[in-house]
Amino acid sequence: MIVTRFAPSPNGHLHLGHAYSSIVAHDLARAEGGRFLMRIEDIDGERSKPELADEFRRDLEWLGLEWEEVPAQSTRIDTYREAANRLAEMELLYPCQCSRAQIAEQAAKQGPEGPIYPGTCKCIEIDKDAPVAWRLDVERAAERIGALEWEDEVAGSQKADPSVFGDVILVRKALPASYHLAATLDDAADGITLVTRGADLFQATHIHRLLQALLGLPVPRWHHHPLLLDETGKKLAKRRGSASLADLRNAGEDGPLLAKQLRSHILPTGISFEKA
Ligand SMILES: Nc1ncnc2c1ncn2[C@@H]1O[C@H](COP(=O)(O)OP(=O)(O)OP(=O)(O)O)[C@@H](O)[C@H]1O
Ligand SMILES: N[C@@H](CCC(=O)O)C(=O)O
Ligand SMILES: [Zn+2]
Repeated sequence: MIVTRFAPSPNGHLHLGHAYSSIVAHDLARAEGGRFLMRIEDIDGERSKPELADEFRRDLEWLGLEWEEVPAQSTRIDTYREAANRLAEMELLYPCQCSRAQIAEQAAKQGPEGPIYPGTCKCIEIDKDAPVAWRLDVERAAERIGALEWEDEVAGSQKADPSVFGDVILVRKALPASYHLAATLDDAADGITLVTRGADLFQATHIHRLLQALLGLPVPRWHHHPLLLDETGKKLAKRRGSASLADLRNAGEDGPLLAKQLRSHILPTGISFEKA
């Protein structure tokens, strides 16, 4: 049975891009008589606002979606720790204390989300009194596992290229996991068979596929859908204050009608789909 999910972070209001994302995931599951889940990704306590989770539920309800909610990330901390410990025992993690500024200075290459960490800390003694992040030694991990592939319903078969982001952080300085580790573990625990999300997370899948192999997790399929852009051609984003679903809802707009339009790719003036 197909199981999909919508996994929003409660760090800002949902916008039309999220409406589209949740509808795509919902419909892909429903078309096959499958399950559609929502998982609140609130691992970043500092940036998360618990009251937004309730707002997200009202938004999805307003759109006319039905879902099953699985436990939020903040309740799964032990699983993340356990997996990080296993990777550490496999000698695949190393500590890093660099600041963003130091990384930008050291980096010679740019990745999809900014400078690629050049591995400076691999052989450095750490300062026991300062916070430490743990990075995956991607080259060593990939060597141990060998070639991997993954299947995207939209883009087709992909050869995994886990080095795209360099040695990614799996355990953050103040948090038990990074997005990559938490989301990969959660998708496995939730029995997700079709990871449905925006194309902004396409490259992340290379890492997730490697983590699945390292941790012996089941391998789902992926569906990366196109992003919605604003009038300036930038991705609609919570942090840029894109018009929120909550505002539309509170203004008495018709949720099911909006959902129907998004399904037919009819967008409000100024909003467009990113070209593949
Ligand atoms: N502009 C967009 N168009 C389509 N899907 C989007 C857009 N923005 C986010 N999504 C998707 O919504 C889902 C939940 O994302 P999440 O709440 O973590 O947002 P995010 O990407 O951090 O959002 P933002 O960039 O708006 O802060 C992800 O699958 C993401 O790809
Ligand atoms: N909450 C995740 C999205 C999770 C996913 O769909 O993999 C984010 O910050 O982008
Ligand atoms: Zn470092």
